[in-house]
Amino acid sequence: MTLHPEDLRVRQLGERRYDSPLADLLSTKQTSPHYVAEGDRVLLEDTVSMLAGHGLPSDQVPSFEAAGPRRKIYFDPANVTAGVLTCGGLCPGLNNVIRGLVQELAVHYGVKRIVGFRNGLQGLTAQHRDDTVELTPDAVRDIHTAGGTILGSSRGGQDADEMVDSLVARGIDILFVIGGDGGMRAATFLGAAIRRRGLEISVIGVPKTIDNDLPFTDQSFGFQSAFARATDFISAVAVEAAASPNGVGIVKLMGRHSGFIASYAALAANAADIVLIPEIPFVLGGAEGLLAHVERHVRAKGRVVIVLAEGAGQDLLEDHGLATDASGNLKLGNIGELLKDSITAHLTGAGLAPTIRYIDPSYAVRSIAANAYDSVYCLRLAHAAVHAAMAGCTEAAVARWRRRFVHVPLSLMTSRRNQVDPDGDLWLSVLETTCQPAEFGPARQRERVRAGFC
Ligand SMILES: Nc1ncnc2c1ncn2[C@@H]1O[C@H](COP(=O)(O)OP(=O)(O)O)[C@@H](O)[C@H]1O
Ligand SMILES: O=P(O)(O)OC[C@H]1O[C@](O)(COP(=O)(O)O)[C@@H](O)[C@@H]1O
Ligand SMILES: [Mg+2]
Repeated sequence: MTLHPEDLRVRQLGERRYDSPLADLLSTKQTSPHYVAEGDRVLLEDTVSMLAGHGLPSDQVPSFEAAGPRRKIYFDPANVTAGVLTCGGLCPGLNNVIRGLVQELAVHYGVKRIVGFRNGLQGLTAQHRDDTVELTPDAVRDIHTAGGTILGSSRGGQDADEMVDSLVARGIDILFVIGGDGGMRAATFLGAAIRRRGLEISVIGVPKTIDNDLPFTDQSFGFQSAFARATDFISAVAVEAAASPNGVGIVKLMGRHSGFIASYAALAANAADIVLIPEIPFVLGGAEGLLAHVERHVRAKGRVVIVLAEGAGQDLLEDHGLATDASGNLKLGNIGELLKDSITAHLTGAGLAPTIRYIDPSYAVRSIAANAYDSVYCLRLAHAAVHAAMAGCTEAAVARWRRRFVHVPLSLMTSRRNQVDPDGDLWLSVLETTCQPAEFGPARQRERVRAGFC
């Protein structure tokens, strides 16, 4: 995937004519290992060979606009009305982001009117646009200690023009969309509809998802909290499997198309013998298949622990890929149940009747409050989002990229899916830790499309 400078350029609503209330804080700021000055840029790539591969002068290689406060801003804070919504699946840290946005807008920029739209994009329909939550620093003071979102969320599509009508009707100048890939796509269409109508409304995305499937962000907020919680279930199942004859522990974790939660939780628990993720197809039967490996493992060690991303092995299920949810996301078949049944039948047939311990924590990994790391991350993303919006950036998301905070055009945020790279160092760590074979079944020619920036 080749990216050109225009792909990385963030749209600006207009000239920045107002002094920022934060200007004093910025007077001595310059780029350092710990700060990227206004106007400086953050490199897309970070190895010598990748940079050299462009054959371009260093100031022309692909780079992101740095996030952070600007000395001059586009919006007059006294006249700004901001809107906030959360959409898609729950994710630890949603309330932290809401709180961070409100505090930064109100306390530092002096914005007086902040409107919370309820239940995701549904809140922007004509029917629901007046049923809003008034967001003040007092109203959000304690919300970050709880999981979920005080604004509610939803799946399912709405008409972009109807949503723009709602923004106009409510006098919204800035809309913060806290969402996953679907939410970023919706924000992209919303931004485009606003542009077509010549309106000066900034749309800023704050990327969230426990699946970590969004590109151009080191990790999405909530992911760390979710995989930390998932780790507990792996540890539990490992204890159970170890204490049972021919113990088979299986944990099925969320991860529709990306196996990051399964991979990271397996590494954190350091107790898994096999990790199965959507990115790496596997076969059940045959000498190189999963079942034969499970049998060998149980014979050698007396037990086996399998961590499974819910989206793994979907091709093994009948009718896979046929149904979608209201947002157009694939509805998954239950690979956990298939594995449980196949392993039971196979081991019983091999004279190793197993004791199966199967846990599907499902929503339990995402409905929790953010951990300390994610809490900091959410707050800093919220600050970056407010600075971007007040400066007049639009159709952009804020993200952390190679440890720096940057602005990513929404179109880029939705241009691809972040997945575990079978040739990357994360998966190598999983293989080193589990000692499982690189593939179950005949080696296949993997698409190299996934190798890239994430
Ligand atoms: N291509 C799209 N165009 C417009 N809206 C979309 C699109 N994809 C998703 N959405 C909307 O974005 C919202 C969030 O999407 P969803 O996939 O449910 O969650 P997430 O944002 O967590 O990925 C939903 O209301 C959905 O209808
Ligand atoms: O919330 P639902 O509709 O049950 O969907 C569950 C899905 O949501 C997720 O938790 C997160 O998905 P999103 O990032 O798209 O919201 C997935 O891991 C899981 O497959
Ligand atoms: Mg999604």
